[in-house]
Amino acid sequence: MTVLESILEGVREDLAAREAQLSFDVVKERAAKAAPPLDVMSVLRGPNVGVIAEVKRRSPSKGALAEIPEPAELAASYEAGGASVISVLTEQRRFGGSLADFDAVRRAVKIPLLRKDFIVSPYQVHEARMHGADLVLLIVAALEQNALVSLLDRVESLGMTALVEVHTAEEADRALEAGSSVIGVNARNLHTLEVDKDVFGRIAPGLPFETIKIAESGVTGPGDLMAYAGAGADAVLVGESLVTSGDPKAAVNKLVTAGSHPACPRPSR
Ligand SMILES: O=C(O)c1ccccc1NCC(=O)[C@H](O)[C@H](O)COP(=O)(O)O
Repeated sequence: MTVLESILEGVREDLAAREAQLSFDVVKERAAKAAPPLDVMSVLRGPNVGVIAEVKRRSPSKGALAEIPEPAELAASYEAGGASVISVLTEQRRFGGSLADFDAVRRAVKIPLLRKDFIVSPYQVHEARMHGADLVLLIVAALEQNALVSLLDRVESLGMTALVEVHTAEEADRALEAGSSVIGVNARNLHTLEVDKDVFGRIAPGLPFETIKIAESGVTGPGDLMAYAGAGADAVLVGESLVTSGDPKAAVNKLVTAGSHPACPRPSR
């Protein structure tokens, strides 16, 4: 079993437990009553290379990263440092996240929030909306094409934006065929868990110029942001280096400053 398959097995078990507690009909009703989603596209189409800052406690590749007793405080630091979007990992077993973390962050910040999880069912999409998500991650490698298309439609029908994650050129083709307008290229190989920052530069130039391109994983500082920007990134998604920095506001701000520096290559849309 691959790492992804084992993560998905746990996700499906946890999902079944939540479905048994709260019916899909109730989740849909509550999602419909949530405050409307924020306009993520205009944030991501900004003039600078944006920073999506992640609340990440642990990971399959690195184990424990940071305790994060107060995710709301961490998120407020990210916002104060100039992050464009905050990503909250809600997967519990391998990443130590939760929807309670998501709620705490939602209450603490005004900028858009990404529900970062392994989405396999429409229930999770409505659940994300019910908790105030603006953006939802869909991982191509985790979904058959029909499921990808229907989950993407579901995300958009609720007014949210889908960040569609790919690892290969073939997956990028599937993301485009499904109609994705925001594509994240993840440098972390889901089989080996190794990070190859050159993957973004191999895939992003082949995407349509109007597609929003997010470089995910492996950003350790401004140099990595600049390199990803040079290969066409509109934004970078950063977890580990921020949660282990000791000063998340300053760490985000260094990246944001680099992303708005005159020497930083700009998105060409
Ligand atoms: O981080 C992992 O080990 C991991 C393993 C398997 C699937 C996904 C994984 N990470 C999710 C992410 O995409 C990252 O949290 C995100 O891109 C931030 O990466 P980093 O800045 O390198 O923490």
